[in-house]
Amino acid sequence: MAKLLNLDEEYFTNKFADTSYTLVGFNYYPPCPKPDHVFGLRPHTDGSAITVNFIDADVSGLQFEKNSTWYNVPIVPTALVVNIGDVMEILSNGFFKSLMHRVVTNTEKERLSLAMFYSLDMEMDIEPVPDLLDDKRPPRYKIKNKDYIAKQTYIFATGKQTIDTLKI
Ligand SMILES: O=C(O)CCC(=O)C(=O)O
Ligand SMILES: [Fe+2]
Repeated sequence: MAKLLNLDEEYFTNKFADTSYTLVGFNYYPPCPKPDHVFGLRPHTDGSAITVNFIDADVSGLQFEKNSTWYNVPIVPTALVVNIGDVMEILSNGFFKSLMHRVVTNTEKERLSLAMFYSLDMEMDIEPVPDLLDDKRPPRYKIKNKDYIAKQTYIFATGKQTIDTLKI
């Protein structure tokens, strides 16, 4: 990803090196009699730089959005699903887009997933990489990581997208 932005190959691995913040979430989705009315997880983007998902081997449910259409993420045994989150969108000043995704429920079967959210040190500012900015490409977002995480929890509950509230 750093190479795609013409940055040093190690740029992100160095930035996330010693003090990065990683959150692990286990998701359990019980069977639901009304999948047309109830999401397992409503549409959202992740508050991470990248998320690594280990999805259920038997029950699908994860979907992502592209051009206003929802697509199923296929189950590929033992494969990890990696998606971009808001922090990478901010660092790249919008070059990479965080992925809108959701989980739908199943009438018959329960489903499990494990998500690892990789992000920056809590005390760091989340702001675009300076080398990516110039007069034509001004910074589009800025916030301290711990303020972002606090904000995200609150905003998720309101149904809005956190990244939309950070735009300069
Ligand atoms: O259950 C899944 O497959 C995805 C979970 C997810 O999107 C999340 O925990 O943010
Ligand atoms: Fe997610």
